[in-house]
Amino acid sequence: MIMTSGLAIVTGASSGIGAEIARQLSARGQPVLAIGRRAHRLEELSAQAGAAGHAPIHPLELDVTTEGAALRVRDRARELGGAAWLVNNAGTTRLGPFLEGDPAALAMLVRLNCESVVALCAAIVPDLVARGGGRVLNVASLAAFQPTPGHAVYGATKAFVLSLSESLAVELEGTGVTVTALCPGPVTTEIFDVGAPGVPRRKLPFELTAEGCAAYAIAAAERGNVVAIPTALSKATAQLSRILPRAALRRLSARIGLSVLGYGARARGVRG
Ligand SMILES: NC(=O)C1=CN([C@@H]2O[C@H](COP(=O)(O)OP(=O)(O)OC[C@H]3O[C@@H](n4cnc5c(N)ncnc54)[C@H](OP(=O)(O)O)[C@@H]3O)[C@@H](O)[C@H]2O)C=CC1
Ligand SMILES: CC(=O)[C@H](N)C(=O)O
Repeated sequence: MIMTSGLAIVTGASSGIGAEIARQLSARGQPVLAIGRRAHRLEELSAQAGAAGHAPIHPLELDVTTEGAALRVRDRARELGGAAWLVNNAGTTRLGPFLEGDPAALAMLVRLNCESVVALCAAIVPDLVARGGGRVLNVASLAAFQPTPGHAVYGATKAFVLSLSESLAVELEGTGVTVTALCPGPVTTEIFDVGAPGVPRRKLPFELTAEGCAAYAIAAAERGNVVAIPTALSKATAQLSRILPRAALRRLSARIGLSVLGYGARARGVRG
């Protein structure tokens, strides 16, 4: 029997998609361990859940890139009765040509978007297997399907998350634990301000809301879908990586990738 109710660990729950996943899981009766560095945001989320009579949201102020972070999460989850869901959502981006990037910031991007996901899966998945089932929801991106000149490290980290998730999904078959890689296109959140401060960007008509993205993600994880791509437009975009020759794909991505995210031509900073 697959047990999918019970505590949900959600990283990056202080804003955007993670905050919405935490809210929606709590609203449907699942307690949440909500993780992020901005404690006040997590406290607000927790207070809102309490006021609404939803399942508790337990804040945990934590930088998931720090040494021992995954074990702290595991220990806190065990104190709260044990995890049934692990949502690896914390992540960010860095816009700009690779050679103009701060090497330390780019290394930190890998640490956050990739290494913390590995550490948390390694720490938590054994507990899910031991309890006979659970859900792992790793937030990748549509950026996982092609090279992303102009935000090269970001795309590479998301390709990593997609690959890791698909491999884990196969390795965990028969354990009751499913693994889902969520691959959204643009979603209206703070990520664009954080990852590209000062770079002008226009909001796009086809952007998903964090609410819509979270609802889609929860349903996909519940069904045990391994690769979950919201919206028909995003599914079609992901298909391009299968049909186009690699050379054409990377050229197309260099030419229009950042415009598709709402940035102007000047933001590309790469030759198309
Ligand atoms: N928005 C979009 O268009 C898309 C986003 N994604 C992915 O969705 C995920 C969520 O992003 P989104 O909601 O958009 O962006 P936000 O910037 O709104 O949220 C990012 C979250 O990650 C948390 N976070 C960042 N660094 C750390 C850290 N070191 N330790 C713990 N938590 C951290 C932030 O919390 P705090 O600062 O408090 O630590 C915040 O809660 C990311 O993995 C992103 O790559 C994928 C496709 C599209
Ligand atoms: C911020 C994102 O992940 C966006 N979906 C992208 O494709 O780069």
